[in-house]
Amino acid sequence: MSRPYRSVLYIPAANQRAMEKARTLAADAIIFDLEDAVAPAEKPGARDLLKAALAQDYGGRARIVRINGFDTEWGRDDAAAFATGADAVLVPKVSRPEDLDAVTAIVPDTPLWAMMETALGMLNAAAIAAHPRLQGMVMGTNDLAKELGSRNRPDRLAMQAGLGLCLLAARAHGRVIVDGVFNAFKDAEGLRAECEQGRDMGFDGKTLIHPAQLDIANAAFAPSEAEVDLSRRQIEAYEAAIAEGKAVAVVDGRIVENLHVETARRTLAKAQAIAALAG
Ligand SMILES: CC(C)(COP(=O)(O)OP(=O)(O)OC[C@H]1O[C@@H](n2cnc3c(N)ncnc32)[C@H](O)[C@@H]1OP(=O)(O)O)[C@@H](O)C(=O)NCCC(=O)NCCSC(=O)C[C@H](O)C(=O)O
Ligand SMILES: [Mg+2]
Repeated sequence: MSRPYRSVLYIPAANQRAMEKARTLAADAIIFDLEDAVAPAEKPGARDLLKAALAQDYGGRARIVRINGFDTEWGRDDAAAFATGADAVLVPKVSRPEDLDAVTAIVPDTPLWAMMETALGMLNAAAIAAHPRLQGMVMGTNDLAKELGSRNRPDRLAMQAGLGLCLLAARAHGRVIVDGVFNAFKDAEGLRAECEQGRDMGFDGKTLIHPAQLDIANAAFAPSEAEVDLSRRQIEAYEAAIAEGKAVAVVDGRIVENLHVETARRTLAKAQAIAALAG
């Protein structure tokens, strides 16, 4: 991963004040939303506001534009308006790779991201992840729950199959993947628990809906000091073992082999990327 995506904040593109505010918020990435967070009457105006916002400096934050679907009256115009000027275009409700082909025809150069939020999208996750223009995937757990008719539980039982399929697909094809939103934006403990669940599953970060959620996601998806320290010690111990002609080291009572060293190096690289973003 060349840049961190611990916290990916949605901002309605009709909300000029929030877009301005985001230039100083501690988000690794921003999704400027033209889709569900913008009322139909506001869609054309939101496009203009977003154009002006993207001319501003967002520092190191990745700027992702979520367009409307091509089955709506706004989708194609959104794609044409943001074919350049953003770091990525996020396509809603991607159910098959052909949904991305349609956008590619209008957005030939900017990387694409896919909202993974339909039942068919879950079943086609591998083919979607393999699309050559795809850079990242975003779980849309609200729409998925709506399609499944499932109930929300703290352990996200109903989401597990879809989350797992999309993670497998993203990792198999080297794509970024971020978890869905936690709707109860005043419930810090609930958010922390869900961030930790997503992190432990392997997600790169979490999509968020309110600035109050940023610190929790940033902390949950960053390597802790203990993890950084352990990674350094694992690398040192493994290099010492190799120098002695051994292939296995032991650190804190656990074996360290070449694969663990790869993970340790990735942890250090992630910590460095986060530090670079902050500095
Ligand atoms: C949820 C909200 C409607 C709450 O808004 P509000 O009541 O105005 O919040 P606050 O008064 O607490 O706001 C405090 C200040 O923070 C700014 N703010 C609020 N939200 C954001 C934001 N997202 N980004 C940047 N800044 C934000 C306010 O402007 C206040 O600033 P100030 O005036 O200076 O004090 C609101 O948070 C909101 O609209 N959130 C985003 C909702 C959204 O984007 N929804 C769509 C994405 S989720 C989705 O679609 C999921 C997916 O597709 C799926 O299927 O799961
Ligand atoms: Mg959705």
